[in-house]
Amino acid sequence: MHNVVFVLGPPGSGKGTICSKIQENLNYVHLSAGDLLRAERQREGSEYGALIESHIKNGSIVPVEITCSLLENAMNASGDAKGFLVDGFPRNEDNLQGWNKQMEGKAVVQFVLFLSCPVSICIDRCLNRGQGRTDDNEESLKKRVETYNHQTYPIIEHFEKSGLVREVKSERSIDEIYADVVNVFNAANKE
Ligand SMILES: Nc1ncnc2c1ncn2[C@@H]1O[C@H](COP(=O)(O)OP(=O)(O)O)[C@@H](O)[C@H]1O
Ligand SMILES: Nc1ccn([C@H]2C[C@H](O)[C@@H](COP(=O)(O)OP(=O)(O)O)O2)c(=O)n1
Ligand SMILES: [Mg+2]
Repeated sequence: MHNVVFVLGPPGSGKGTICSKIQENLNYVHLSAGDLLRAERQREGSEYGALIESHIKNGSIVPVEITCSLLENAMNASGDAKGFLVDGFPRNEDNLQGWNKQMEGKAVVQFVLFLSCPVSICIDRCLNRGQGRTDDNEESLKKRVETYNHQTYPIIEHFEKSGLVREVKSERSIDEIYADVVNVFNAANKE
């Protein structure tokens, strides 16, 4: 059974940055849904390259069958760890339903780490990210934020109802955020 922590928050809230630090220090394996989709987009012979690129540019969400299979394959290919940081998933109702269907009996969700951050700051961070992403421009970001507000935030509220959400404010220095994040993980692993 895979132990999973979902990591959610607006684009640019620092999900990838904080997950790298957790992976370095706490024996969790970081799996970014966005990174897996970008790798699949580049993979020679992939039948999904064009579809993935069109969703990424439009800030819409790739069908869950693709994303969830990439996540499951990555989990199965990984060695032993305390758990997996599933970064940027589930981002909409389709993601959530597909995960529940595909991963039932194979994974348990430990909690949801929610990095909350004002959208204006998130947008600035993305525009300055410097990774050459095709979606870090004003036009795509507008759509990504819309998708976050209308599709992803309701998923966070859904988990909130089950008491699974651990919110950490990410409009702060990385060290301050990470200190709170470590406390969240320590508390969860004591339960
Ligand atoms: N706490 C922070 N303060 C300032 N900049 C940050 C902070 N966390 C991340 N960043 C920067 O903001 C950008 C987006 O961070 P990233 O981790 O890629 O976010 P996400 O995965 O949520 O989109 C990156 O350039 C990163 O270096
Ligand atoms: N579960 C997911 C995650 C990402 N995607 C697509 C659509 C998203 O706008 C892009 C980029 O996601 P990514 O998590 O890398 O973006 P941020 O780290 O939040 O800036 O990938 C998806 O379709 N489904
Ligand atoms: Mg990211």
